[in-house]
Amino acid sequence: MPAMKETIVIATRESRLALWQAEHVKALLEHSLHLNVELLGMTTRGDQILDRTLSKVGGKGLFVKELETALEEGRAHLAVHSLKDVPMELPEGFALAAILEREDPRDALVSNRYASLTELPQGALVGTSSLRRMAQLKALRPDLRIEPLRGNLDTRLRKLDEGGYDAIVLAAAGLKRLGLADRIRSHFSVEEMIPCAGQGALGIELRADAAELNAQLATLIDRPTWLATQTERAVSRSLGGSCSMPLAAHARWQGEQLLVAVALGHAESPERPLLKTQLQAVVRSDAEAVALGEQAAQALRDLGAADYLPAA
Ligand SMILES: NCc1[nH]cc(CCC(=O)O)c1CC(=O)O
Repeated sequence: MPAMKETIVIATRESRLALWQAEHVKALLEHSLHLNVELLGMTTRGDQILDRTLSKVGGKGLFVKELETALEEGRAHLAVHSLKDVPMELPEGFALAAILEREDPRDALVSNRYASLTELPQGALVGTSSLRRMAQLKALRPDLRIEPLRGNLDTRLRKLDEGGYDAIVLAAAGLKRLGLADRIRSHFSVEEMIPCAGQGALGIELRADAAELNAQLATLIDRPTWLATQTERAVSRSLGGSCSMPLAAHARWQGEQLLVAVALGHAESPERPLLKTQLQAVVRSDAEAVALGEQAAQALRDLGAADYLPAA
């Protein structure tokens, strides 16, 4: 008789997107690694606080902390996250075991009236709570009025449909995962609206001491996505790494070179010009990926980033 296989428990938030992502990883672990997998749904502080801009209430870490507590207490073995919601420095004792192949990293315009950014009339009202999207929208179209928009994807779409906004901006990946791609009226190119670090990628977190599971999950790593997101996350980490910053960092492959595009807006003074630049280098290792990210952060500092960053 074969020994009873241990069941691997995945802790997940209970939004439709989080559940889709957890189910996706569950299926992958069942099919590729032949594991038994169950989901443990949890409500996080980030899900409860819907009335304030996230950056004002402690940042994206709010979405992952409760899941990490479940890992710590042994109630779950893995947590699945949108990589962009994972803080740049994981707390002591946790690790990212795998990063999966990236979905579409772009931002998307959703509107019931207008097909693209250029079609939006003068002074149109656009909904987003992301400081990164606000800063880049303001740079593209200084006339737009930008209003906060929070909540999970369905809530944001409902607020648009109720007539609260002329258009909203969301990550294409989330819409596609939920079968809502038909709501996308146009995609921003990654040059005009640089995505945030990790956008479109899924990360699987575990306890750093779970060596066997870590080794199994390592086989699922998508190497091109892993290296690109190492670069992106190094930019963010190097500049202080919090989501209270309007920081964009996106790396994409051009042959064996990674091209990293970065932008930084001023959180308090949106009229200050967006700092924006790009760099590229051959990247073959984690160390080279991180070095490229740090160079991109330095390039932003050379453009005056210190003035834009919150005082230490
Ligand atoms: N901040 C919330 C969040 N976290 C991940 C996604 C979308 C999926 C992804 O980028 O992987 C979204 C929604 C959005 O930004 O529109």
